[in-house]
Amino acid sequence: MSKIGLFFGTQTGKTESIAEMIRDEFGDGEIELHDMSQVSVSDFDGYTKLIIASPTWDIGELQSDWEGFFPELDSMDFSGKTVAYFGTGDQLGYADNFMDAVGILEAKISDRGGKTIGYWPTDGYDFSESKAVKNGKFVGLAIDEDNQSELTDDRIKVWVAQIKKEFA
Ligand SMILES: Cc1cc2nc3c(=O)[nH]c(=O)nc-3n(C[C@H](O)[C@H](O)[C@H](O)COP(=O)(O)O)c2cc1C
Repeated sequence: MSKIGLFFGTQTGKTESIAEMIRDEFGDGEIELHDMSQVSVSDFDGYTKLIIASPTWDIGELQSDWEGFFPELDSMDFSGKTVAYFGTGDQLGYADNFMDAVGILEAKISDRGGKTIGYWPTDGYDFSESKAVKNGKFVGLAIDEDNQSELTDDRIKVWVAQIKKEFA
């Protein structure tokens, strides 16, 4: 099977830990991790399957490495690529902006031709608004290490099984 490029940004390490858990759950060395603090456009070449990940910072904003990279996305072509998303956020502390960064990235990348997979139900979360919700679902996996870390393992297991099927 072709490799999957997982591109994550992180400020305090939580999204990086989740990225490692997802890679390990996926198994078989299929997922290659890329930290956005060290990524250039050409690192995306050669992947037809991507996982894109960002925490939300500063009330509804992208993580800073993604923020810096964001203008590059306008010159990139994601057609023919299948893309899953996940993010980490704090649904109680930032209930009006939970997971916004994932919504911002998904909107841009699907606009540039990427096919989104890995939609995730909003059941079991408690928030008011999120740019990551489209047609009643999150556009990717929502992880909340600040309030619901006890649910993280199960969420990862279920989501990874789902995207394995959807990538295939
Ligand atoms: C100043 C500050 C602003 C934040 N803003 C948001 C936000 O708007 N939406 C959200 O869902 N989470 C927000 N968070 C929570 C972080 O996204 C969350 O802790 C995340 O897991 C951090 O991931 P990282 O360790 O990979 O950087 C914020 C946290 C802080 C401290």
